[in-house]
Amino acid sequence: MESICVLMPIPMNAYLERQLEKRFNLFKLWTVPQKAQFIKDNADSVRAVIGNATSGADAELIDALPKLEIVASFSVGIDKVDLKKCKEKGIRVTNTPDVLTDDVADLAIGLMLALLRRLCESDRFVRSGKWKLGAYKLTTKFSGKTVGIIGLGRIGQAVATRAEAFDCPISYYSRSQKADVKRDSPHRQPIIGLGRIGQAVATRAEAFDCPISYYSRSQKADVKYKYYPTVVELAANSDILVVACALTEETRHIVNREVMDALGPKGRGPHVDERELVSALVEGRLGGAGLDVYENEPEVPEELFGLENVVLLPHVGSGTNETRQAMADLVIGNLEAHFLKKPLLTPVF
Ligand SMILES: O=CC(=O)O
Repeated sequence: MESICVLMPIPMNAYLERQLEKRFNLFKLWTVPQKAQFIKDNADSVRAVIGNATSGADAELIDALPKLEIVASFSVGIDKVDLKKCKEKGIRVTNTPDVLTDDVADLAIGLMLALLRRLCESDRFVRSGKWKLGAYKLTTKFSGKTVGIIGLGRIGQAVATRAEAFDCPISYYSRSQKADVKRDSPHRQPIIGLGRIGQAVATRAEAFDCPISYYSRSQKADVKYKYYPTVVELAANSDILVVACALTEETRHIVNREVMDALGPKGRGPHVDERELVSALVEGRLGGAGLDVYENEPEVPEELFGLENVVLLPHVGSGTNETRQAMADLVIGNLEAHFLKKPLLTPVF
């Protein structure tokens, strides 16, 4: 396969690059000074493009590469790939679902805790020496808060399982109601020989799939999540709103002004419509926001920088060594399968 030309437009991951270079003729576009000319010169040889959450394959790139057979995205989101054009031209598309679900759900819980318990602000409080002048202010409890999830797919369900361990009632919105949604985590068992706090910690750790050493008999009955047929109703009945759906034309700005107002000043959650989010936060109509994804990355609205009720992460939901390696292996596996004419491992189509 060494002769097969694969185009990577931007740097993504060193391990992925090494593995691609071992198997294919990898073109690292960012290292080339004359990019447009390079694409022109190699238009008849590039057969695969590697995408990610930042860079995909738009109509212009697809049209410029007549021999393109597959776009393999190093991400679960494929909103940067012109899917319609790929379909028209018979170009295969793959992504990296499942392997990143745990990390993204872990981070969603991390954002909720960081926001409500003001972890980042508390850290700044200690570092700045302000603690010496007095105790830090009280924050907001997370356990037991109502969590509303937009999109109960793999990631949404993983967030739900974790939030359940914090005794948060879960509700969700999706295009259609799911039949019998049940928690699918391992049986939750009471802890023997640990005190109340130890039990609470163990329950939470269990929801992150961490093995717990002490447990016994009784088993929690399956729990059904409450379904709301609109995002506004979900928001109106939630303390925290989690956006866990794919970005599509249908879901762009799904969290709009009406939804933010329904969530209200006690509500905290990630967003989609950034301009509305900034106004809602600045005007105090929304209690806070924990963000990992932005409309125009890496640009982040600067009005957010001065707000303490906001936690800002640089799109790192799947950003652990373990998961990025698993994602890279999946990209390679998909490319190999395609060029060996075997079934794709994780096809979008
Ligand atoms: O945003 C990250 C991804 O789509 O994997």
